[in-house]
Amino acid sequence: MFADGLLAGKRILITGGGTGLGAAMAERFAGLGASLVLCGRREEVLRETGERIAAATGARVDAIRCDIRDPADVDALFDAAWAGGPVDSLVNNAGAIFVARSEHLSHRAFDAVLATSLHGSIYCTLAAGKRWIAAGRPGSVLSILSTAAITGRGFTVPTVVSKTGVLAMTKSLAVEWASKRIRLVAIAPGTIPTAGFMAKVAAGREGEPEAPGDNTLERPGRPDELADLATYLLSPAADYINGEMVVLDGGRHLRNSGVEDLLKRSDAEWEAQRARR
Ligand SMILES: CCC/C=C/C(=O)SCCNC(=O)CCNC(=O)[C@H](O)C(C)(C)COP(=O)([O-])OP(=O)([O-])OC[C@H]1O[C@@H](n2cnc3c(N)ncnc32)[C@H](O)[C@@H]1OP(=O)([O-])[O-]
Ligand SMILES: NC(=O)C1=CN([C@@H]2O[C@H](COP(=O)(O)OP(=O)(O)OC[C@H]3O[C@@H](n4cnc5c(N)ncnc54)[C@H](OP(=O)(O)O)[C@@H]3O)[C@@H](O)[C@H]2O)C=CC1
Repeated sequence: MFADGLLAGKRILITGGGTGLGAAMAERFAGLGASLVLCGRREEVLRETGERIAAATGARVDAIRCDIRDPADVDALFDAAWAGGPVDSLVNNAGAIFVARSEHLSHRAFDAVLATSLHGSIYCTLAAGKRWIAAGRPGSVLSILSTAAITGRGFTVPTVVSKTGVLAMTKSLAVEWASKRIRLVAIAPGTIPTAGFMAKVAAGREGEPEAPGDNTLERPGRPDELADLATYLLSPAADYINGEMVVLDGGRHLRNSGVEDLLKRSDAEWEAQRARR
């Protein structure tokens, strides 16, 4: 689909790059010639993914453990990443979610999600932007958000607040940093049944993660489809796209926000889910 070597010479840092959508983007970028920095909290997972992609593509893949909730950890990540050559693009992919009734959330539950999905994405974006501006280099930031940033979504409020906040950051910095040649874009996926999605979002829910009729195309999305869009948005072909969030959901958000089954749940069903945690 893309020209060989489209991303040759580019160095791309992907948060949460060891699993799911992050790993799918990593594989695609490396196959098109990019060198990678993958980060996450689990060193073993990162190493395995990094080695697999390096063996398959011949790309340089640096796997660096980092908890993006910790600004000192983020600074150390970016220092280590830059030591291997300047980073050209950041992908804010790491995120956190759980499905729960909001009136049952403690402040610590809210903080657990915001710390990763909102604060962590901001720390990484600032760490990249400061370095690009100091070096007079261009850069691009791609954030993996959600259609919930458009529709809102009950029962996952901390995640939705985070995604909406990162969308606001994307639009705002797209304007503020345009003169520095830094571009910010986002993708809003619908349902893509990764292992993380199945464990955190689909667990305990009836039926398929995306049932026929949930979206206009009657199937869930695939990680490779997200990787294709991410490649386009980070490539020179998308140089004129700035501050935009592109939806990849088979038209689902035009039909529903994805919580119709949860609205029908009984107290007993919610209690059963809480007990399973
Ligand atoms: C919207 C778009 C679609 C998006 C899809 C995806 O993102 S797919 C990708 C999905 N991938 C991922 O999400 C991967 C990353 N996810 C993670 O690392 C974790 O799931 C986490 C950080 C979100 C929670 O970590 P953890 O469970 O280790 O949490 P902790 O032990 O640190 O506790 C902190 C506080 O949270 C509370 N609490 C926890 N669960 C629940 C609950 N179900 N109910 C209520 N509360 C809950 C817990 O009780 C505690 O409060 P307390 O009792 O002290 O007052
Ligand atoms: N799959 C889907 O349908 C949808 C996904 N998304 C978004 O796509 C992104 C990827 O999700 P997906 O691939 O499905 O699920 P995963 O659970 O596989 O992805 C989450 C990744 O983030 C990493 N991560 C979590 N917390 C931290 C942290 N504090 N510091 C560093 N890394 C962290 C995890 O690694 P580790 O645990 O080792 O730290 C993991 O690699 C998320 O932002 C998600 O919200 C949005 C809409 C739909």
